[in-house]
Amino acid sequence: MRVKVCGITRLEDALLAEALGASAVGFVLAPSRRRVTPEMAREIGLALGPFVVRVGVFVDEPPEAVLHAMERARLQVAQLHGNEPPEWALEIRKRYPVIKAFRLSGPADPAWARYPADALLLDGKAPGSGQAWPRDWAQPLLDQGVRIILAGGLDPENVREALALKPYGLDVSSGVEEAPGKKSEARMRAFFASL
Ligand SMILES: O=C(O)c1ccccc1NCC(=O)[C@H](O)[C@H](O)COP(=O)(O)O
Repeated sequence: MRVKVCGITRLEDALLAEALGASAVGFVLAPSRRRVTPEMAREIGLALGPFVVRVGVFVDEPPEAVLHAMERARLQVAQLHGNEPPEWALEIRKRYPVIKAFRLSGPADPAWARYPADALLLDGKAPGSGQAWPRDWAQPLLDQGVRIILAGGLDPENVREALALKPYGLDVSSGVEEAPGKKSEARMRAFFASL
């Protein structure tokens, strides 16, 4: 299963994610307890091998700002985690693949499948808070064959329930942390062992 470990702020956590088989690591470049500068993301990303995708997480930043930060940080995929209009995603997609995140407060809207993105990430209402949601809320999008990344409250104890839905990928942050922005080696190992 493809897994993105998000909210990386420390080199050792990125290297552990890579060693455990993560497909991607995420850097939050938006107001957050896990916020990093483009320079920090760049330095950590440069230490990783070529098979780990570096994702930048943005909230309501206009395309020019996203593109500028992506270049400074040498990131490879942009994750849009706010209320970005489709036109912004189209602009960013001229240069980088886009993951569009939607925050669920009920079942997913089937119309989201038309958003111009390379994959859709379904999250809880408060990103990075460990808030889970009923996984069957993803069904209206899973039924359409769209690439769906499940996020929100995943942890070593509940990850198998998410896996059963056969998503394109999983995204985990606080469920493998000892404190915001600091991953727990034990919980990271337990998470990947549960896949
Ligand atoms: O993680 C944050 O602090 C954050 C802040 C603002 C926008 C997005 C953020 N995180 C994005 C992610 O992809 C998280 O991994 C996702 O929300 C899941 O988090 P969690 O429920 O803690 O696993």
